[in-house]
Amino acid sequence: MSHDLLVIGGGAAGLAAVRTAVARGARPLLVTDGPPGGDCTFTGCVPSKTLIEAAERGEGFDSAVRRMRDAVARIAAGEDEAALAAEGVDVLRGRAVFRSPGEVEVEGRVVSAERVVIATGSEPLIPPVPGLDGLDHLTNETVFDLAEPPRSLVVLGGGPIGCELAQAFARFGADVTVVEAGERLLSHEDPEASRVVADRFTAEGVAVRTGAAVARARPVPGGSRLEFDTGASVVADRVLVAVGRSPVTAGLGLDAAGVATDEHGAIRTDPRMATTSRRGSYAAGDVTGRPAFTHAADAMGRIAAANALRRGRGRARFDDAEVPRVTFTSPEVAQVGLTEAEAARTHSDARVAYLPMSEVDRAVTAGRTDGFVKIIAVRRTWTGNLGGGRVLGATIVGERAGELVHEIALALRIGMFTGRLAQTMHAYPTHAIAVQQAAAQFFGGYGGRRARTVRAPGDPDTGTDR
Ligand SMILES: Cc1cc2nc3c(=O)[nH]c(=O)nc-3n(C[C@H](O)[C@H](O)[C@H](O)COP(=O)(O)OP(=O)(O)OC[C@H]3O[C@@H](n4cnc5c(N)ncnc54)[C@H](O)[C@@H]3O)c2cc1C
Ligand SMILES: NC(=O)c1ccc[n+]([C@@H]2O[C@H](COP(=O)([O-])OP(=O)(O)OC[C@H]3O[C@@H](n4cnc5c(N)ncnc54)[C@H](O)[C@@H]3O)[C@@H](O)[C@H]2O)c1
Repeated sequence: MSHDLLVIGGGAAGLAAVRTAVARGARPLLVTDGPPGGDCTFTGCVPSKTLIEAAERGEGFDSAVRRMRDAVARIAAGEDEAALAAEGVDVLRGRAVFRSPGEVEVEGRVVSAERVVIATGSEPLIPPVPGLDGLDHLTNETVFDLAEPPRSLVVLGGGPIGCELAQAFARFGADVTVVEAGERLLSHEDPEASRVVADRFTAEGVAVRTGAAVARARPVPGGSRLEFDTGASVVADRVLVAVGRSPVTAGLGLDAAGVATDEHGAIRTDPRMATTSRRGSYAAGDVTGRPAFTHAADAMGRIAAANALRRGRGRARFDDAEVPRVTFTSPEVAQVGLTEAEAARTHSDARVAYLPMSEVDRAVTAGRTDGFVKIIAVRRTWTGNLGGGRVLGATIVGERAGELVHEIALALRIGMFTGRLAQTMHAYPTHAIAVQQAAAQFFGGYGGRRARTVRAPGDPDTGTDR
């Protein structure tokens, strides 16, 4: 049977691409060498969020693992080959290798493809630390297979994967140390967000070593030792490597396909998700080096398929700036649009409203007051700060921050003024009312706080917000 669209990779991006094709009346073929669902379902979001939630509730590891396997199985069943066949998607299991721009070989069988979406995802990056290869280290591909929590665990990397799993394993009783090369945990986030998470880690007994360069790794009886360039070292039963991701492009035959990659091996794409090198070839998801999140992969997959199937030039575009992100530590760290530091660089007259969770009644009643809301807004060219200024972004740290941030995502998308947020009645006492209270600071103040001009880290505090 001939197909209108060939999609390589059955993760979030590939699934979104084939489903979009079907919705448009096209016949897609999905080629994937792993089970449909990819990283998110089997070795990423689903198992990690199930473990995190179980650990937060104080469940034991055995019961958490049972719950995790059940969650993975239930979600996988909605996207497996049988489910996809029922939706009108043909699936071919096997590894795809391009032979020429219009030809892909899958386990000896050649498939012709005028229009292709490459969605081969990413894999864990293993840093070039001498001796690390000789350790039986864990990554996201193996950590969810553990039958019991290690007694002690060193997590290499204090990004989202490292922070989420460090806290979960500590709550399951492991003695956890996070080793981060940079100056702070969650280095992409607002520095105060990093401080709040580091303080909570310390309070929960998770050791945090920042600015730590591992010079060497060695096996020791019963575990592993990481030696720092300072001469200090840390020993643990297991080491979890979580220092970032590499796009999966090696062995795919991209040269034969005429598709170009950047210096990190990611496929170069324009905002329409077209590869910048080969007409008819699109890419989506982690393999593009764009924001590595399931919702972003899903959006990219939909856009790539829609544009690939259009006659002429497709118009749908992906905007990296609109991608919200949530790190599911407790407290959660949520971000959309610009951080204060980014706004200080690009819009020096922008203002920021800051509200600590200790002034939000629901956080007080819940007894969890660490965190804050920051909303950033900028004046309009002609109307200035009338209406409170246009929303540029927000950082929210706290319980349920990952839910609250979507109100700001919507505000950003439609170019909303902060006045609309402040005027929208929010039910009391919710966590979400924090957004309304913070937005009110753009109008002469609220609860004694006023929005102030944004500052880059290190800028003097002008003290205008109190
Ligand atoms: C521990 C962890 C937790 C995470 N938590 C979150 C979270 O909470 N929220 C969030 O939004 N994101 C999270 N992410 C990120 C998210 O999982 C990824 O961004 C997302 O899964 C990327 O989807 P993808 O389709 O691009 O790639 P993948 O899911 O990696 O899918 C790629 C697919 O391509 C197939 N493939 C590769 N090469 C070939 C080939 N040559 N031929 C055929 N098939 C091939 C593979 O088998 C795979 O199935 C997490 C990631 C990790 C590791
Ligand atoms: N909740 C979520 O949405 C979620 C959760 C997990 C992962 N993800 C996605 O997966 C991506 C990858 O996550 P990640 O945490 O692996 O990567 P990351 O790149 O976000 O963070 C890796 C951290 O490791 C540090 N590092 C690098 N080399 C090091 C070394 N040799 N020693 C010590 N530290 C070192 C970096 O400074 C950085 O802080 C994320 O950026 C995100 O897009 C999302």
